[in-house]
Amino acid sequence: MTEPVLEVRNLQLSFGALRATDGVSLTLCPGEIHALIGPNGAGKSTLIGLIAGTLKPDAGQVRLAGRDVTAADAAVRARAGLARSFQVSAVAADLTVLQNAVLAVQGARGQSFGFFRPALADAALRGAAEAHIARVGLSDRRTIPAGDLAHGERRRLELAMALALAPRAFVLDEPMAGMGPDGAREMTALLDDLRHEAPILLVEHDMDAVFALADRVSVLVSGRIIASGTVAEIRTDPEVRRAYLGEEMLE
Ligand SMILES: Nc1ncnc2c1ncn2[C@@H]1O[C@H](COP(=O)(O)OP(=O)(O)OP(=O)(O)O)[C@@H](O)[C@H]1O
Repeated sequence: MTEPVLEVRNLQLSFGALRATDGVSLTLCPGEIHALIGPNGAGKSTLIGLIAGTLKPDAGQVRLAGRDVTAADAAVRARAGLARSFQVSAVAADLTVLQNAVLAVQGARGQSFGFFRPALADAALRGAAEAHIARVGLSDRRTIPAGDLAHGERRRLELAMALALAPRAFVLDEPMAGMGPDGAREMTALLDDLRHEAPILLVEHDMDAVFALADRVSVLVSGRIIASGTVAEIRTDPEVRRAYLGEEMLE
């Protein structure tokens, strides 16, 4: 079997008496989209925080590219290639799309944010930034201040900035949230392309997107994964039907 890029083993975290993450294990393998679904309060955000390093587990392990990163903070995990969007956005509204992308490339290379003009003039930085912008379909918006972008365009800029990290794994928190049908279709197509850059752990409530994209789906309920399998397996799993998915979603 292919070596997982991201692996969590028996993660546990309690808030007081509440077991928000109750022995979760999962893997993310090269090229795949692994969707994590579950009702409100199931523990999806908590699990993402544990994976990204903003929360520390009571027990268990997080491994990235074969390395145990459980003790590493979020910045170290990001530098190791864990690209997390979209809850905390680093987009600067006053700067253009290209300037934001240049800063992301510069930051990923460990260079100072302080010298913006020379950075924009640096052909290598600018070339890399332009390539990331093109990858997400924003080339014709490169001179627009990020604050003037439509919601879906901003999400795509965030992905372009994540690409600057040369990510090993994407962890995406509800990329379809707030999108209309056209935006969701565009984002679905983009994620289907980006999986070849790095595999995607996708937390998403939009079942059309999940069923279109996911190679595997894991269902989280009350901090535990109650089922994990292909879309077809999950759609027909009686426990999943009972615990989460309405019958109408599965027809
Ligand atoms: N810092 C905290 N302190 C106490 N309880 C918390 C904390 N963070 C989350 N919880 C609780 O842990 C449980 C899991 O919450 P979490 O936000 O991870 O769920 P979720 O699946 O992301 O929900 P949603 O889909 O609504 O975002 C909930 O019962 C929540 O109230």
